[in-house]
Parts: sequence; C-alpha cells; structure tokens
Amino acid sequence: MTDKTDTIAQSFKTIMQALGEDTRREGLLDTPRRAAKAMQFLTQGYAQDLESVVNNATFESDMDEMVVVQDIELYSLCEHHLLPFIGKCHIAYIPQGRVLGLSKLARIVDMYARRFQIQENLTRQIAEAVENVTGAEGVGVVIEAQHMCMMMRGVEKQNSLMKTSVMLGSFRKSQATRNEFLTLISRR
Ligand SMILES: Nc1nc2c(ncn2[C@@H]2O[C@H](COP(=O)(O)OP(=O)(O)OP(=O)(O)O)[C@@H](O)[C@H]2O)c(=O)[nH]1
Ligand SMILES: [Zn+2]
Repeated sequence: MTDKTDTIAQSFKTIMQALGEDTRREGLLDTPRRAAKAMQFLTQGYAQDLESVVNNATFESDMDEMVVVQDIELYSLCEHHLLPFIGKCHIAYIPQGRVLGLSKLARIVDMYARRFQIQENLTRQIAEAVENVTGAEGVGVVIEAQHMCMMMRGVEKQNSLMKTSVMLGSFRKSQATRNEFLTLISRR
C-alpha cells in the first residue's frame, strides 16, 4: 500500500468509527483499504493531464462538417457532498484541419469527471479541452446527469435530470449550428 492509500484508508477508518461501526468486525477489516483504493480510482483524473491523455492522436483531415459523439457515459463526484453524479455527455465539434482520435473524447470526459466537480464546470472544462486539442472552429458539449446528493439525501428527488451545455466558437455564434447539434443528439 502506498503512503497515500494508507493515509486515506486511516481516514476512512476514523469516519467509520465516528459513525459508530466496529472496524474490527470481520466484514469491515479490509474496508478502509478498499474504500481508499476506490476513492483513488474515482479521482484519478487529478493525476492526468490533457497532453498525455490525448497522446498526439490528432489527425490531418479535410473534414469541415460537424462531428458528434453522443451518449458517452459519465461518472463523477459532486464537490459538495462527494456523492456520485451519473449521466451522459454529448460532444460535437467542427474541425479546422485536424480531427481527434475518437476514443480521446471519452478519455477527456473521464479525466475531468474523475475529480470532485460541479456539473457546470465539468461541462466547460471538457468543451475547452476539445477546443484546445483540435483547434476546432466550434465545440458544443451537453451533459445530462442525475445527482445522488439530490436523490439519496437532501431534497430526495428521484427523477430530476440536470442538463448543462457549453457552446464555444461557431456553436455559440450560430443558432443553426447549435440547433444541428441539439437535433442530432435528440435522436437516439
Ligand atoms: N449547480 C450545481 N449544484 C450542485 C451540483 N452538485 C450538487 N449541487 C448543489 O450544491 C448545493 C449545496 O448546498 P448547501 O445548502 O451548501 O448544502 P446542503 O445543505 O447539503 O444542501 P441540500 O442538498 O439542499 O440539502 C445543493 O443545492 C446541491 O444540490 C452541481 O453539479 N451543480
Ligand atoms: Zn452534491
């Protein structure tokens, strides 16, 4: 176990004890360590950066029409309660000489989602990253997600869905471009 995992595991043990659990009971003996490793996995985006995630996988292309990838699943943790929010991310861009390796869009989503986030900032970070690495003339990102902090606790609303969007460049300037994106992702 690394020092970091050790520190996090010790903290989980303290939390469990404060909640009234007997951390010596058999079923819980390994739980602090497992929880620490799970939390490190769920926040591994802190240890990643855009350059290494994209790994130079942009390719020259004459394509100058919209590229859309929809329904990229997303698991993040809200920065207020550290509870999951879960949903889908839709990304579109209009290339300007270079296209991005398809899997890299999903990797960019994961890198920012696996940090403590609010949905609005996550949406913007993904859009700006796609703009940076592709040099696209425009980028649109929509996220639809359900927040466990609203479902399992607090207001306890089970059916509300938060939708956020960030439009950059031509997606912001042109209503037609924005509508094309929104129409494409509304078809399943
Ligand atoms: N805008 C936004 N708010 C979020 C997100 N995730 C959680 N929240 C909200 O953050 C707010 C924190 O409000 P507080 O009043 O400080 O905390 P709280 O007492 O736990 O709030 P309740 O959830 O209303 O019980 C709540 O309204 C949450 O619903 C997010 O991604 N975006
Ligand atoms: Zn929350």
